[in-house]
Amino acid sequence: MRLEIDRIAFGYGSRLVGQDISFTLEENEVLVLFGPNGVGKTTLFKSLLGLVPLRAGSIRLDGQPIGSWSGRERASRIAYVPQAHAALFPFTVEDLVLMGRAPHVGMFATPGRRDRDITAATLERLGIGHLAGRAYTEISGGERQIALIARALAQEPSILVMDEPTASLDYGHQMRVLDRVRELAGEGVSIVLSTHNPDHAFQVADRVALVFQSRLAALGLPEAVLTAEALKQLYDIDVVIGMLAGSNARLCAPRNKT
Ligand SMILES: Nc1ncnc2c1ncn2[C@@H]1O[C@H](COP(=O)(O)OP(=O)(O)OP(=O)(O)O)[C@@H](O)[C@H]1O
Repeated sequence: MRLEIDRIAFGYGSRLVGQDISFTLEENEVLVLFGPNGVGKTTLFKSLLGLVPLRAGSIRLDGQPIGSWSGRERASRIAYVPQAHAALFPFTVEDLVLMGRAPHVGMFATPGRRDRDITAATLERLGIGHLAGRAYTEISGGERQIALIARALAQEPSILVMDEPTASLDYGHQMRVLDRVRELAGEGVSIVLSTHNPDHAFQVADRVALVFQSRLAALGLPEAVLTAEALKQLYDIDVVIGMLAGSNARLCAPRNKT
């Protein structure tokens, strides 16, 4: 499924956070948003999801204006992984993930065997099967983040929007989530995610969009966009970017001061 973003602007109150932003999220693609704290990545995601109104421009889902899709149709196609948040209700992790099945369950029906099987398989695949019976209010921040990712995956979306999905995860879970992102793209899901880690962008991105000063400053292949010059401009830090010997992994490291 394609998501076409055409010259959108968005913000809060009198403040414009993003403007003149255009890109198309293609089928099977992983697009990574990269940019400094507070630049507007979360707000851009919320505007894609209709949670923050557009000030200008348009969004089309498979060629149709997104507003012409019903809420239920949209929910069955687009899943959102927000940044981990404080838990309010003591649902079990299993019930939280089962909620991801809601768009696929009839209005007055209860989740069936298939919904429970998908939930269990998703928890296992992300390595948190052991948390199924635990209360969401009583697990760690990183565990909550993986549970939110599991909820979105159980939704079986065509488009997956992930706000810093690896931010609070340990190294093992970071790699498991990034691997799953690549697998999902291979299965036909279109994914847009944000990260502050250039290595993660190199690992999963088909393309990288640099968000800077309210606009898309660059959009293209990771190696063309995430350069030492670009990171110097964004953060005023000196880095070196190179290939790890004997692999095709591109990595970023701080340049030693001499
Ligand atoms: N609900 C809100 N009301 C008013 N301003 C907001 C609101 N949420 C965020 N902002 C402001 O909008 C700007 C963009 O915030 P946003 O959370 O989109 O940035 P971000 O790029 O996702 O940041 P980070 O990388 O730190 O998560 C910031 O200046 C922020 O202070």
